[in-house]
Amino acid sequence: MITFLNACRARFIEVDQFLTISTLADQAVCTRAVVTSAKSGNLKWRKMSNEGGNLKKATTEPHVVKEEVIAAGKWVKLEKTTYVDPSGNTRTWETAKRTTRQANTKADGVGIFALLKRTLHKDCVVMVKQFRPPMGCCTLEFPAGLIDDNESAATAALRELKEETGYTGEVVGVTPVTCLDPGLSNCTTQIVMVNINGDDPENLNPTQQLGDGEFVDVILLPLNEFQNKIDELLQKENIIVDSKVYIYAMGMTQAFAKPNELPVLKQ
Ligand SMILES: Nc1nc(=O)[nH]c2c1ncn2[C@H]1C[C@H](O)[C@@H](COP(=O)(O)OP(=O)(O)O)O1
Repeated sequence: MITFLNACRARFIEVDQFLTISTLADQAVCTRAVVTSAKSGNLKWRKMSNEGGNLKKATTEPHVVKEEVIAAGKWVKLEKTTYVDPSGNTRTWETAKRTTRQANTKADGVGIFALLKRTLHKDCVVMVKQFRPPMGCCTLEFPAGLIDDNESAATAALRELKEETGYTGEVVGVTPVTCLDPGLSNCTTQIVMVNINGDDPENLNPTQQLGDGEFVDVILLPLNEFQNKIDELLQKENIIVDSKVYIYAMGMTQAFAKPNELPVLKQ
């Protein structure tokens, strides 16, 4: 097995759905094994480490030891995170964090999947386009924003939707806390699903309530052509689409077209 693994230069490979093996540089090192009980469908984890080529149970759960602030601004800070890896080695990581995280809220922010339903119109996903300074260009995103102190994800979503798009909606679902860019930052979001009754008088002339420095364009994209319409926009304009948005669009296409095949994308 180890000889076979030595031939594999991949850092992470899966063997027979039983073993997950990583190789480091030239030396194959079994870092952990995943044992699946096909009958029960239960997933059991066994931490393994190799010492002298033999698999042994690792003694350490990976964990953070220390977090030191290297630099801090009003909104963002940079920390040096000291942690112990699964094989027991102490390492460091450069971590970006928001300074605004509330102790009593589950996620930093919300993203809003808002579906506008109107008589005699196609159902449309409500999207926003805005200049994002870190990107140096405009992005196409779901409406989004930070969760205020003592605010639920659902309340934050309805507030942000109203502010950024002018629409009033009804929450139909909230996702678990999800991470956004875990190799860089601890930022988390919950996606909130919102239905908007576009025939309701309060939604006939939606008026944004933007704060100072906020400039947001609202873009309505028909749900049944979501990916195509995004692709058209990307071709026309110098914008970057949020990965959550694009993967959702690809999922929609795949679900409707060929559920068992990955979508082939034009470059
Ligand atoms: N990283 C940030 N740098 C800033 O200079 N200002 C920032 C950052 N993140 C948020 N903000 C400011 C901008 C707004 O005035 C408030 C609230 O932002 P919110 O609308 O909730 O979230 P976004 O839509 O993601 O900006 O915070």
